[in-house]
Amino acid sequence: MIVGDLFRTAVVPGFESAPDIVSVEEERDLIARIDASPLEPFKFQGWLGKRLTASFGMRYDFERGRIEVADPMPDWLLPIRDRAAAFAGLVPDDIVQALLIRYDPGAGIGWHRDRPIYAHVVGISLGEPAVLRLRRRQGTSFQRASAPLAPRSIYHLAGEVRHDWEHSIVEMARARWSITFRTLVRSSREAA
Ligand SMILES: O=C(O)CCC(=O)C(=O)O
Ligand SMILES: [Fe+2]
Repeated sequence: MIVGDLFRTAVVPGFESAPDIVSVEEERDLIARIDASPLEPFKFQGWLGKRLTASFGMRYDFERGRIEVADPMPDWLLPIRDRAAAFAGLVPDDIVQALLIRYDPGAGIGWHRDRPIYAHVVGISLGEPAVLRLRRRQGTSFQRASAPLAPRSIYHLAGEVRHDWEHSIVEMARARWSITFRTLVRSSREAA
């Protein structure tokens, strides 16, 4: 059985992370780039989330429940995408989406699994340290684990942790930024 809590790094199959995928200077630059991007409050069923997002490549419209073509990734993101692909063992061109998020103080993200049209999920954390909470239903309760998301670190969700587990991030007292890269599952890739 997997035991996890705030003080222990998750050991859920399919989860991998690594520190210092970007330098302190790059982090500062990326945060400024994200802040200068066309961020909008996350919308879901008429509800405005506290986190601000911008999607490139493709975007998932949660209100319409469908994937749409978005503006191409800006040039400044491409080297970061390539680094994320190398970390996760992916082909850079298979990364069809970059999602920029700014979590202002008091913002987090509730329990969810990413949309099933996506395959691999690779995230870079900037700013305030956070904890990625993980849970999986087991009978009437949940099996739980957690992983620290240090600033400038990268994580990859694939396989079991991606498909069987939900994840969430607790509201933070200070701002955090993230860049999430995603590939599409084969059937969606053929349809696109
Ligand atoms: O901010 C993060 O690192 C996670 C974002 C996330 O889980 C999502 O957008 O699906
Ligand atoms: Fe997610």
